[in-house]
Amino acid sequence: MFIALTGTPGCGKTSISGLLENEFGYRVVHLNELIKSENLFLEEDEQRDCVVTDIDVVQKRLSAIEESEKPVIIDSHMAHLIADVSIVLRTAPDELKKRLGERGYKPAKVDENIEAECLDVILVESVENCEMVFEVDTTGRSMSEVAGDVREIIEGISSGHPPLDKFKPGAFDWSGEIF
Ligand SMILES: Nc1ncnc2c1ncn2[C@@H]1O[C@H](COP(=O)(O)OP(=O)(O)O)[C@@H](O)[C@H]1O
Repeated sequence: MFIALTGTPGCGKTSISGLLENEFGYRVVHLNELIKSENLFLEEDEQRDCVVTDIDVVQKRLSAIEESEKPVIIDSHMAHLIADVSIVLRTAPDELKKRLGERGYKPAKVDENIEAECLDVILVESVENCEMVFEVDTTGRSMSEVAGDVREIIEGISSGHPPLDKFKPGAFDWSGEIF
């Protein structure tokens, strides 16, 4: 079973999936690394500082990864286009802006990502593509707290009792913070 750990850049996908992988032994595919190391992209978009990917090619590559009942976490902002289950990490605009600034993103790229977070872009795509969608807040929380929530969701799904109420999508409304 593929489980997407997705969200706007800077929300913590790589940090949280790394923690789950290294401390708790979960199987994780860091999709962006895989795409780059195996040249699974169509072209590099220098202006937007990213790669353009063919989702069908990526999907085919992932189908080659042995699937079993044991969940495989896919760490990527497009993981929800591939997986059946989506866990969307959410971060309030002010904190996300700070994280992306610290990462050295240019102001236009920061603004583009803040707008996407405020408009729930990844959440909406997840609801359109996935059978089950959960949201987890990372704002003002420690990485271990967030990882604990993600584990609760994954273990719940694995045992047939997903925590449907606690992480129900639609809890965040930052639409008023779009500049
Ligand atoms: N509660 C939290 N959960 C996840 N990341 C956090 C949290 N608090 C602060 N951070 C920081 O936010 C940044 C997230 O970066 P990263 O994991 O690369 O995000 P992404 O993979 O979504 O682009 C890291 O610098 C991390 O230390």
